[in-house]
Amino acid sequence: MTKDTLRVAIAGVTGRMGKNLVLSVRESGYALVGGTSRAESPIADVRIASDLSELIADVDVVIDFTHVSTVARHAEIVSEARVAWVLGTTGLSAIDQAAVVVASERAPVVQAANFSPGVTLVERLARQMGAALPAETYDAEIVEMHHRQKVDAPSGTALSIGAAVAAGRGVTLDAVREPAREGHCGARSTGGIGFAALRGGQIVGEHTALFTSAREQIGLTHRAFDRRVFSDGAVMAAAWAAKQAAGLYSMEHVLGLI
Ligand SMILES: NC(=O)C1=CN([C@@H]2O[C@H](COP(=O)(O)OP(=O)(O)OC[C@H]3O[C@@H](n4cnc5c(N)ncnc54)[C@H](OP(=O)(O)O)[C@@H]3O)[C@@H](O)[C@H]2O)C=CC1
Ligand SMILES: O=C(O)C1=N[C@H](C(=O)O)C[C@H](O)C1
Repeated sequence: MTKDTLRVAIAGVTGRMGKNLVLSVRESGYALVGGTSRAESPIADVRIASDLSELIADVDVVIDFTHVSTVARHAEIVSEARVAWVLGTTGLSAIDQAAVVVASERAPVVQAANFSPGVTLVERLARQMGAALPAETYDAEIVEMHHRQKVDAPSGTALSIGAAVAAGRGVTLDAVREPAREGHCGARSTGGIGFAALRGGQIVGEHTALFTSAREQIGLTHRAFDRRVFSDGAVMAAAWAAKQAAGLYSMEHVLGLI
């Protein structure tokens, strides 16, 4: 696939990520065929479609940063057309996630809660720290901070980091996730993994995994300063995905880490 031939659609092109994706796709030299929006909000020189099905015949890859309500429909469209799908939307239900898995049987799908190379590395380190720091001694908590408009909590990245810590400890996150704390909620469990979500202003995205014992604390922090770190990562994933067979892939595959 050469730069001239990779044809890209952006689902959610009017959003915070969508606008950054337009810049990343254009800077990379790939062809931006169009994007989806519920409104007719014009973006300079971008063809707007109200449904992804209107663009799918003309593209090699869909980059999708929208809203959970679109996931099942987009899964059907990319699967039917066997077109590569780079999915960054977070807050998916188990049913949405099952639709993604079904789509990946017919189309290459790269799914990541965070397309920055730095967070991909943080997830690997979190897995190693989970394995190295005994759950009986080190309480794991993930703290995340985002802009005031974010609609899902904890962030997809926080959940991925939590899942990585759990994997390092040989358990699933579902088995050890601490319930949200409010009121007279009781003491934390030993081995539990807790989450705290802060919202305010225009924070792009900050995540810290904290491992705290009675004697010390170790923190692993990532701060995103600019959404281009996500959109450039997603465009890299798009170029990679368009060359793959059907399957469900992560940013670790794209970066050649697995
Ligand atoms: N994986 C990653 O690296 C990252 C993931 N994200 C995730 O990407 C998603 C989008 O984030 P962001 O760009 O900040 O969000 P915005 O709210 O700024 O944009 C959402 C986009 O989705 C479209 N959309 C379609 N259907 C809906 C709907 N029912 N409700 C709301 N919007 C809809 C909107 O278009 P319109 O209103 O014109 O129809 C808009 O273009 C989120 O899930 C976020 O968590 C964000 C950053 C990085
Ligand atoms: O909504 C956002 O902004 C972000 N969402 C992703 C998430 O939920 O982890 C990634 C990033 O932190 C920004």
